[in-house]
Amino acid sequence: MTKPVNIAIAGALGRMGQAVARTLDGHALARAVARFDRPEATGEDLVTRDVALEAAQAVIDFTLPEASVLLAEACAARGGPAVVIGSTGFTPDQIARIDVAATKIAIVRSGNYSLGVNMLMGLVKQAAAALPASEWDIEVFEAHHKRKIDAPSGTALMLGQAAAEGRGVDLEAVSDRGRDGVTGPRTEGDIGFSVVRGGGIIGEHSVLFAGEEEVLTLSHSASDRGLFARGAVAAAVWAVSQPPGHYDMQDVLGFRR
Ligand SMILES: NC(=O)C1=CN([C@@H]2O[C@H](COP(=O)(O)OP(=O)(O)OC[C@H]3O[C@@H](n4cnc5c(N)ncnc54)[C@H](OP(=O)(O)O)[C@@H]3O)[C@@H](O)[C@H]2O)C=CC1
Ligand SMILES: O=C(O)C1=N[C@H](C(=O)O)C[C@H](O)C1
Repeated sequence: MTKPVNIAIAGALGRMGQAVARTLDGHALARAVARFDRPEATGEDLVTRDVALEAAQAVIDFTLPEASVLLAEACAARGGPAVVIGSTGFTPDQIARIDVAATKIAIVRSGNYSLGVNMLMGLVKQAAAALPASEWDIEVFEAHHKRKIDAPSGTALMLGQAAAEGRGVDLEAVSDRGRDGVTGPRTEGDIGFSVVRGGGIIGEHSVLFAGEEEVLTLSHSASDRGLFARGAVAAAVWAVSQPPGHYDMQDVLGFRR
């Protein structure tokens, strides 16, 4: 019988940290060996970050962008454990720092660990490649709970990136992320983003391809955070046997082959 992979949970007191702990409870391939949160936080079973990293083969992190970068750098400096990052809202500079850390250890980072969203990315790319920008306008819509602090969501940006790749354009150059007041007509080729925040919505994402006489909508709806936690645990089990590199869930699922 294979030994379970030892996992540390960063941000253990958070919504996702708790979902990861529930997923690991009785898991066949992995087990939680340490939990930590902010240094000043208190909570049953919490240890310091260094004690957690010592005990673990992989650390699953759903915290905040800067905390995730510092964790990745700390793991790289000590040569492990592997890191699975679920936090969203990174700046390009922060992603560049993760790239550097990933030259020393395996790091998986994804804005969404669900199978469905990772499938959706391929479908969006395919549709964007097939439907010409002169006739089809792409709009990404997302809705989340009122406590979410970043927008657009990491998933919405991943879907926008998939659409941009399908069209062979740079997302940064065609993104339209804020419409208010007299905006003028839509610019051909733009990829628009719109955001809703309210209540306890777990995560809704749609990509609209709007033509003059028809609209194609590709969408995903999450109804439980356990979905993301299961994907992150699968990523951690996968990561412990990978060489250093900055991976994402497409790599874990074998969708990039
Ligand atoms: N990739 C995916 O599939 C998913 C990604 N997410 C993303 O994960 C992140 C967390 O989401 P969620 O769990 O809802 O948020 P929460 O705010 O509920 O949890 C984050 C936890 O991390 C803690 N934390 C903050 N800084 C540190 C630190 N330096 N060291 C250790 N712990 C720290 C927070 O403490 P405090 O409250 O004191 O700040 C909090 O307990 C968000 O960026 C979200 O977008 C969420 C769901 C799925
Ligand atoms: O903050 C959340 O809750 C979620 N964040 C991720 C994102 O930003 O896309 C994934 C999921 O939709 C839930």
